[in-house]
Amino acid sequence: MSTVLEVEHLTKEFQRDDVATVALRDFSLSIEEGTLVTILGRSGCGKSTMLNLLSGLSKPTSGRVLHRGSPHSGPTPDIGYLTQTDTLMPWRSVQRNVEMPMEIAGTGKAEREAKARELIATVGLADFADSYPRELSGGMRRRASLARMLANGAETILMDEPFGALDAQLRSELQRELARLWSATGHTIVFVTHDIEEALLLGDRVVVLGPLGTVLLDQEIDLDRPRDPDEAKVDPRFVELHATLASALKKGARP
Ligand SMILES: Nc1ncnc2c1ncn2[C@@H]1O[C@H](COP(=O)(O)OP(=O)(O)OP(=O)(O)O)[C@@H](O)[C@H]1O
Repeated sequence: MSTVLEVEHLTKEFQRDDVATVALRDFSLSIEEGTLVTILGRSGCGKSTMLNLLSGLSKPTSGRVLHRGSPHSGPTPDIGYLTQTDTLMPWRSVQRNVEMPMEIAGTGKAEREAKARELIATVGLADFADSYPRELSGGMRRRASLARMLANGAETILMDEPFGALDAQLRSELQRELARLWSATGHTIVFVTHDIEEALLLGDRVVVLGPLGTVLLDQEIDLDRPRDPDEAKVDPRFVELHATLASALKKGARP
């Protein structure tokens, strides 16, 4: 298995009015091709900072990120990034928003219209393809953003708590859909969450982060797929892994 992203001794410091805030300190991680890695950590431990660095959007204070063996020189279309903030174009319908990455890539009209329709149906928005972002609920906008990110065709995908604001039912549907897409495409996914159950239902590896991005635990998840939330929760191995992750998170919270 080859390494897609190699993070070497990353430190990120933010400077504001002569005050320096360290968000990540000496953080290292390897992401192997085709894996679905969930990064689990409490609020403020540096997860978004880490994804910004992995995407190439932000530059480290020290250390480096290698993407397929070469140092990152900035954002690349090979890496899709679903950030926490909504970046849909308000003047474009859902259909035209999802077509946008394909337009930029020069994909023909008929092909991009069909592909966008398919992706919109995948995220359950088929009836809202002609709606504008302002006409959608927050959860629907998240789903449209997800479809647009998938339209990019990137083989490496970074996701920052993408389902956090959704109701439990929808969240569970999209988790299942994402796991299915991942199995079908062999993409590499780095998925950030603060929810232990979500980390376990999705990941084949969970990396638990503590303050300043300290790796508290790097755990392989040997649960069968597909993982149905109701069945998984009564599986003794799921319960055991849940306790292991919860204990690692708690350890990280101690001063
Ligand atoms: N632009 C910035 N300027 C100053 N400090 C920042 C900046 N971005 C992040 N930080 C600080 O860095 C630390 C890590 O923030 P980050 O957003 O990466 O955490 P997180 O784990 O993603 O949190 P959450 O789960 O709440 O999104 C926090 O202390 C935050 O206040």
